[in-house]
Amino acid sequence: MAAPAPRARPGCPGTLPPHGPGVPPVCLAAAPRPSRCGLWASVLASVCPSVAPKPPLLPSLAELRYGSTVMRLDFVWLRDHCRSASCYNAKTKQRSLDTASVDLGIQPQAVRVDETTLFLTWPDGHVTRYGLEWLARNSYEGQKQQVMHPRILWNAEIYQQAQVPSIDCRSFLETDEGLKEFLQNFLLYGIAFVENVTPTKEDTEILAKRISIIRETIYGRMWYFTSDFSRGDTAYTKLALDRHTDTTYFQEPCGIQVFHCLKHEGTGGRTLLVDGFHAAERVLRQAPEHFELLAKVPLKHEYVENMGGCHNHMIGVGPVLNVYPWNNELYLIRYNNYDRAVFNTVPHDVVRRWYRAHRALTAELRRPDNELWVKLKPGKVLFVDNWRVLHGREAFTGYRQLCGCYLTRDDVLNTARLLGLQA
Ligand SMILES: C[N+](C)(C)CCCC[C@H](N)C(=O)O
Ligand SMILES: O=C(O)CCC(=O)C(=O)O
Ligand SMILES: [Fe+2]
Repeated sequence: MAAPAPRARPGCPGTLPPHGPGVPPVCLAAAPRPSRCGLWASVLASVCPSVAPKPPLLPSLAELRYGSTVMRLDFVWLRDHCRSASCYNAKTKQRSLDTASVDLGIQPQAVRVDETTLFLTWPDGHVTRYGLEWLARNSYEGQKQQVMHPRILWNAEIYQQAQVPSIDCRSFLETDEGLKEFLQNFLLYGIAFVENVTPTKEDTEILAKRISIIRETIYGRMWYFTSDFSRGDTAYTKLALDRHTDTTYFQEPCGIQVFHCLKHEGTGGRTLLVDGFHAAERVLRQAPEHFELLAKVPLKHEYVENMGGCHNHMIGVGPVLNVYPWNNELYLIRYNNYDRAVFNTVPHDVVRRWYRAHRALTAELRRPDNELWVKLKPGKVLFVDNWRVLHGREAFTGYRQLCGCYLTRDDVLNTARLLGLQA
């Protein structure tokens, strides 16, 4: 996944003199025109010789350096990203240009660059100006250097040392500052607490609605459970549950899980939390081939329930580790050994390698120093990023009542962005 090394292009036609500090030339690069393999022709050439590109005919991109970023900007991409009033609505950030009407062989008639801006004049006379800073941030090369979601990966010690405060319920409900602080903690660590909440299902629902839309599932909207075996799942028992993420058997696992323990008269029942991304990053550092396999091999998870009036059959497909391909950044871990279905998505020679990789990840997830144990108490509500942090529980005795819900992830992130956070 390494970036093509920026190469100097001596004598490149159309090269302009350097502009300002750190803004050397733009040039029309003599790269192959789109072929059957499109933009990937030159990449594919090394693996599929039958589609090796013909020698370059006409330049199809501009090469631009801004600061330390060398960008290769395809002309169709540049035309498509014209931010002029006739092509783009800056208010709604919606495109008005019809991309399908852009000639795929388009080239600018004139190119000019000053210290801050690139100007292109297209064959029909339309002029597009691009802020160089905007290009550096929005180009592929720029994106590769950024993370989408800033996070602090943790083990038990890192989390405890950080002394992340719980947010008071009133401040969470009544002030933007309280809500923002809560969301910032949640985005950075994948878990966050609200305290001094009235221990009822109704009050828990009010908290949930403050940051998102409740995701109704087969378990209901607000769920509420004791160890009464009312459903097919082991959650409805007193047994210990090993670390896992929930709803792995949905095509899109639930984004956030809210837990509120309303009552517990008995022993045990502590909650286990493990940062799945921290564990996965350690696998990446120790054995990148394991990480890659876990990110590539799709798996099925399944939930079959036939109990009382509940009849459900859910299947979700996806790899254990989900990463953005351009920067390898993790965004979702799907890990539930209880609900993992028959493994039949890869041939036998990959199967053993996958088990080794899965074992390496499991070993990391099970390291005692990665385990954060908390006892949920009435009044303290826990929000867990179910795309990142695994949860489990210790076996317990006595009467224990838990309520909570799932939240739609897009809407949590929406709230965070509206408060000015990067999410
Ligand atoms: C939270 N609530 C009790 C409603 C559901 C529990 C679902 C548990 C299931 N094994 C899973 O991991 O998805
Ligand atoms: O009982 C608990 O503390 C958690 C059970 C569980 O994993 C769940 O409800 O998703
Ligand atoms: Fe769970």
